[in-house]
Amino acid sequence: MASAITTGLHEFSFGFKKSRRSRFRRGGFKAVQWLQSIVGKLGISDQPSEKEFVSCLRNGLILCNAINKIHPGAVSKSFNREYQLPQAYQYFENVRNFLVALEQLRLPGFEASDLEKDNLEAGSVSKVVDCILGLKGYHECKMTSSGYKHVKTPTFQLSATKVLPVSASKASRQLERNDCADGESDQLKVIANENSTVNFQKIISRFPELQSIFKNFLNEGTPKPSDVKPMPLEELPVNEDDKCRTSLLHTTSYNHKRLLKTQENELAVLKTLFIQTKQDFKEFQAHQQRDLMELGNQMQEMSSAAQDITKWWKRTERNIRVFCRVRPIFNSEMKGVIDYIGKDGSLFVLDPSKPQKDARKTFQFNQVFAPTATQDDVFRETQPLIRSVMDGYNVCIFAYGQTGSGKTYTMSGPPGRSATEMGINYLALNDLFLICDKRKDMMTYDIRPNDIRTCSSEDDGLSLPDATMHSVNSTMDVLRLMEAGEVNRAYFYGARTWEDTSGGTIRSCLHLVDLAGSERVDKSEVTGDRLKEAQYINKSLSCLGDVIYALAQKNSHIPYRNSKLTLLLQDALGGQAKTLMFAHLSPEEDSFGETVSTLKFAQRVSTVELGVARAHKETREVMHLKEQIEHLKKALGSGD
Ligand SMILES: Nc1ncnc2c1ncn2[C@@H]1O[C@H](COP(=O)(O)OP(=O)(O)OP(=O)(O)O)[C@@H](O)[C@H]1O
Repeated sequence: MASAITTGLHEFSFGFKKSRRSRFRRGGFKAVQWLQSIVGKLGISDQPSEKEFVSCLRNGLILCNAINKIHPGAVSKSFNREYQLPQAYQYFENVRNFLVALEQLRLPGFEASDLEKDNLEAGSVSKVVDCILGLKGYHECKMTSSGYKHVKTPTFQLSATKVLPVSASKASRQLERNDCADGESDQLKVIANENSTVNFQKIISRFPELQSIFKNFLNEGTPKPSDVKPMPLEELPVNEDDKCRTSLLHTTSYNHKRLLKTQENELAVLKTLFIQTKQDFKEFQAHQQRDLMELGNQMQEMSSAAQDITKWWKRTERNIRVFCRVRPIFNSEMKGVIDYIGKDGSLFVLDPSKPQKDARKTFQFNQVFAPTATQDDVFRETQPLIRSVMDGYNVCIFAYGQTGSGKTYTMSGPPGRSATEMGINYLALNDLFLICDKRKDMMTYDIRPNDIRTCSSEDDGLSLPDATMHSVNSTMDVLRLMEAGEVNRAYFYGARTWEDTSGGTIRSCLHLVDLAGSERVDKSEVTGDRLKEAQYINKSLSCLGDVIYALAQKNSHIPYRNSKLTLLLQDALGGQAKTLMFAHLSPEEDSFGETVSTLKFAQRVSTVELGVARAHKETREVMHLKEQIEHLKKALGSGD
């Protein structure tokens, strides 16, 4: 690599030297020839080497001699031939005098050091050659211009000294370098031979760059000699090539100007755009910051709302949910006791026996439905709970309240009900059948309602003499069974769902309970069997109250076995079921006592904490093990 670079440098240096020598041959020989014609033999060959050429000029004598020949007195000082001064100093003095004279004649010069041999390699000899050729041009111009001789301090002399030597030498070298076959170098000679300023200007006109120099010079304000009137440059004849060159230059210049203008315009547009974009960006940033702030606030609000909901949900998840429903007043002359119903589940009632300021009693439930609430409004709030049956949760919904408060209306609907008056029983079962239908490709459901009505006598254990079990396929089947059950004073529906999913089962129950009126027996005014039944129901509800109380107190013993009702509801109340109680109110003032009693009971129910609801799912393995245990039990029993 290194050797390759060295070779490359060597070749470059060699090439450089070669071109320098050939350049010297073209100009240097001419300079030698001219100097010999002025000062006589130089003591070197006609075609010397650069070294020989510089050596013969180093003492400055030849140069001073030559300049004095063409411009007498240019170097005023007599050359010191006496060698009184050290030789090197004399040489330097001569060269310096020559260079000063050149400067006075406004001819191009060189540095004294350019004549030292050490600087030859740096190409210093070319400056010396240029200088001599300039002097030659000046001499030739002086000799050929007749008018020139008589002009002492003329512009033209100045112009000639300033322009001609530079341009002519440049031109001559350029022409020589180009080895012009078309005789352009001869044209240069014309400058010297034709003794004409006009001809010189013609030559000048061939080089556009010289024209501008010449023009600049003329514009410097130096007075023109009256006898020399240079022809305006524009009028000088030019050949076709030059025309093309000039026109090309003009076109290029024009295009550049146009491009520059366009770019300037584009730059201005870009600047405006940049400022606009910057402004837009700032606005966007500010806007975004505002949005972010807003979003942050909203997020905070949402997060605290979510926390509240979670707290509420956790609380209600664990507690029995209580919904309250107030039926309309049928007797318009009767006063109502309901003072206020809040969307948050708050309810205020007024005691008609007390003065206004002491009359108000307040209660809080999960939800309170006003007399204007429709069956659909009630169902929509209940639906999510009902649907959890399909996921394996046991769900119990029971309606509580005094006679005529609307329990049956909520659970079943009014007698002869229209489609919009259907109660929760119908709507819930209808919803479950719809889900079954949707999932029929994935699961098989078996829904079996138990139509249970309470027996009129107290029984031990859990025997339900009037209970029957039917398999149903549609809502209508269930409704028919319900109609049959409605003849009974109190009834209990259990909808059991079985689900088959890849061998596993989900088993859950939906209890829909329409309890008997909660009012005291003495107020129900029934006799005979109905009285017995009422007493029994009353006892059942009383047992329910005891159970609820024990649960609310977190007692270790819960008296479920005190009634069939509480025994049946054991799972729903103390187990892992989801339970909802509908507390029904008759709003008339003569029912105020029962209303407060119902509200107090409902309030207590709402404080009962249930166990965490669990879905009843059994895998195929668990089912298999259970079957085996049952089998073993039987086998052991038969073995006795
Ligand atoms: N929200 C309601 N909107 C319109 N009418 C209602 C509403 N609630 C109840 N009713 C009507 O009030 C009357 C009594 O209602 P319902 O029979 O449902 O009471 P109940 O509590 O079931 O009584 P019982 O304990 O005797 O069975 C019925 O005529 C019923 O249609």
